[in-house]
Amino acid sequence: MTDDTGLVRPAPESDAELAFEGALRPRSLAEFVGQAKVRGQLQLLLDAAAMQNRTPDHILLAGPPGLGKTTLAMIVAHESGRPLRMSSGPAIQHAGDLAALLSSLVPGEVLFIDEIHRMARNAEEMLYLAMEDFRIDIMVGKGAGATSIPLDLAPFTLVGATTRSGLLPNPLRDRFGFTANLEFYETYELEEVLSRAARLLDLDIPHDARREIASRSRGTPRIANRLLRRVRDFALVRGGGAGLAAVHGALELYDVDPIGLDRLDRAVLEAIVSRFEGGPVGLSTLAVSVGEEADTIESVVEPFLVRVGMLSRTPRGRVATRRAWDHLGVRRPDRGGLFDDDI
Ligand SMILES: Nc1ncnc2c1ncn2[C@@H]1O[C@H](COP(=O)(O)OP(=O)(O)OP(=O)(O)O)[C@@H](O)[C@H]1O
Repeated sequence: MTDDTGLVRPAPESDAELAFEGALRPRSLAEFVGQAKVRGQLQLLLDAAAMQNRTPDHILLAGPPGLGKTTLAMIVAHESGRPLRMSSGPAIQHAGDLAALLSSLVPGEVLFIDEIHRMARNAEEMLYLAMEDFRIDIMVGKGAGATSIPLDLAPFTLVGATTRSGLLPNPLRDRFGFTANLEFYETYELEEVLSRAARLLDLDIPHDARREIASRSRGTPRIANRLLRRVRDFALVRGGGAGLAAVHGALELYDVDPIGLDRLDRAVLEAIVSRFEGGPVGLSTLAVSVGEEADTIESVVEPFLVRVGMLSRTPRGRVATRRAWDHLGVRRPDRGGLFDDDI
C-alpha cells in the first residue's frame, strides 16, 4: 500500500522501489544503524548459538513498517551463515501451506514469516509444535477414520515479523526465545541512515539537507531513504544540487509537512478535530471517514501520531491532543476541562 505520492506507505510497489530498498539494506549488524539494545541482544543470541553449534532461538520482530524487520531477518541468516527462506502470513492460509514450507527446510535454515499475525489459525497451531519440537502432525483422512502422522523436521530458526504483536495468540508469542520491539529512530540515527545511503548512491548532500530530511522522515529509515530519492530526483530535474532548497522543494511537492506528517496522518488528525470535535472517536468510524482500512490506521498511522504526542488512544476512542489542534492551526473549543490533557 502506498499513498498517492508513493512516498511513505509501507510496501514498496514498483520493481525500482524494491531494487532501491535492496541496494540500501544493511548486510550486517555492524552496518545496521540505531536500535542499539536490539542489536546487542541479537548479537549475544547469535554468538551463543554459534558457540554451542546449534540453531539460534526463534526471534519475533515487532514494530511499525519500515523500521528494519526484514533487514534484521536477512542479517540473522547472513551473520549465522545460514540460508534464508522468506514467506508471509497472508501466503499461509492453510495448515497444508505451512506443512509444505516446513518440511522442505534444510537443516539450520532461517525461516522468515513476515506479517505472521495474518497466518491462518490452524497453521498457527501447527507452528507451535514445529517451533518447540521440530515436528508436525499431519492429518490424513477425514471424520472417524482420520489419523495423524508425525513428521520430523530439520531444526530451523523462525524469525517472525509483525506490525501488530497484540494480535498474536499467547501460545505463539511464548514460543519465541527473544522478542525485539523496534522503536522509531531518532533524527541523528536517520541522519546516519541517510549518510550511508548517500554514500552508496554517490550523492553529494550537505549536512543541513540531510538533517532536514531526517527530521521529516517519521522516525522511519524506509521513509528517510525514499525522501532522499525524491530529493535526488528534484535536484536532477530542477538543477542546483541536493541542498536544503531541493529538500524544501521536494518535500513540499510531496506533501510532507514540517514535522514529517504526510497526507494520511493529517487527514486522520483533521477528521478527529473537525468532524468529531477532537474525539473520542472509534477506530472504525475514523477509518471510514478518511477512506482507509482500520488496520492501516492502527498499525501505520497511529503509532507515529502517538509518538509525537498528537493522538491518544483512550478506552472511549481516539482523541486529538492539544498539540494536534495547535499543529493544524485550529483553535480548540473550551469544553470545560473535558479534554484528557486539560489538566
Ligand atoms: N537500521 C537501519 N539502518 C539502515 N537502513 C535501514 C535500517 N532499517 C531499515 N533500513 C532501510 O529501510 C528499508 C526498509 O526496511 P525493512 O524492509 O527491513 O523494514 P520492515 O520493518 O521489514 O518493513 P515492513 O514491515 O513494511 O516489511 C530497508 O531497505 C533498509 O534500506
